[in-house]
Amino acid sequence: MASKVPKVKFSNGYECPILGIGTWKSKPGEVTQAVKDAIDIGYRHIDCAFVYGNEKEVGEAITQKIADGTVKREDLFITSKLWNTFHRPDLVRGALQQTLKNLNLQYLDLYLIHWPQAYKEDGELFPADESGKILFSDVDYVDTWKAMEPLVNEGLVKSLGISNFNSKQVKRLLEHATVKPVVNQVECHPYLNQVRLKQFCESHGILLTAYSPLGSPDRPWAKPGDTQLLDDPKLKAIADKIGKTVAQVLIRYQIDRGIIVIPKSVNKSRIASNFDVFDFKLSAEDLQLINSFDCNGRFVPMTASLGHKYHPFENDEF
Ligand SMILES: NC(=O)C1=CN([C@@H]2O[C@H](COP(=O)(O)OP(=O)(O)OC[C@H]3O[C@@H](n4cnc5c(N)ncnc54)[C@H](OP(=O)(O)O)[C@@H]3O)[C@@H](O)[C@H]2O)C=CC1
Ligand SMILES: CC(=O)C(C)=O
Repeated sequence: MASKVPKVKFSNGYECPILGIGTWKSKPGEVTQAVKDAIDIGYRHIDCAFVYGNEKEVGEAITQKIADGTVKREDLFITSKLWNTFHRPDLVRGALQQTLKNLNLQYLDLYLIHWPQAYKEDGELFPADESGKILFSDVDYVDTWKAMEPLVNEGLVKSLGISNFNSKQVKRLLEHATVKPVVNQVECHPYLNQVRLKQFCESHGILLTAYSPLGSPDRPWAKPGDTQLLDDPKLKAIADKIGKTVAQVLIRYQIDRGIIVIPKSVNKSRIASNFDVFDFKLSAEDLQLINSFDCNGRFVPMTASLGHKYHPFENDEF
């Protein structure tokens, strides 16, 4: 079934729907229905990750919507991510194979290194010492990438990408990569608009995907009283002026900048309203105004990895 979502083209020629659905924090008991609803509504791009612990249930939705004839596999764009405990080159293939098995797929459209920093490879997804401090591994993400490259030729993944890489890490990876990354998936919204990283990545043929585009209000470490992007009165004023919701403005903000965007929801009416963004565009003035809200405001700072030599947000400007 055709979908009205526009696609962007990667540097390797593959195309990707500019709007997808996120699945972090979508509970196993609710994500199957959410993904089926999303596909019925018209979503064709699903963002997954091994560490989200729900790939099997996402896979059930995909399998059911292919079986009932709503979509074919080739209509869908499925992303997943290599978790930090599988960076060691000899672990990469097995990690992908587990993800493919979970999702009940023969191939992924896009496989990302989830974070540049590796964790100790001992089976726990968040290996920690007695005091709760995460145990790091010093595997170099370039070596991880080199182990991912053959997966493309073998037809197990169509494209490779990265996530949470800063500009210096992108540059260093490009110096060694034979298969070029097509995407850098990073946190992106008006409080962290990533203007410089976007310009840098695009100059190297890499598109951005915006994660936490609504400010991730259900992030596990949110505290009462924390700033809520969705409640920002300046965004509300823009949304009211054009007769849209703040969430729709936040999603359109990315689409109008050519950034792929993956809002998460498990609620059918919100999944539908987040998709209802193709009958308007933000004006140049509104885009400029929203750009001015940037305050280096990060909702996903990955503090558990602070001190890791490859932590992307500690030492480099962008
Ligand atoms: N690569 C990486 O390291 C990361 C990747 N991601 C990816 O990006 C996706 C999106 O980011 P995420 O952090 O989940 O946060 P989002 O910014 O997408 O926000 C999700 C939250 O917003 C709520 N919501 C969704 N739609 C609306 C709406 N229209 N009005 C009001 N509230 C709404 C959801 O609730 P409800 O479900 O009840 O509707 C949920 O609480 C993730 O799910 C994941 O796939 C995210 C973080 C890191
Ligand atoms: C949500 C996610 O992908 C994280 C925190 O790595």
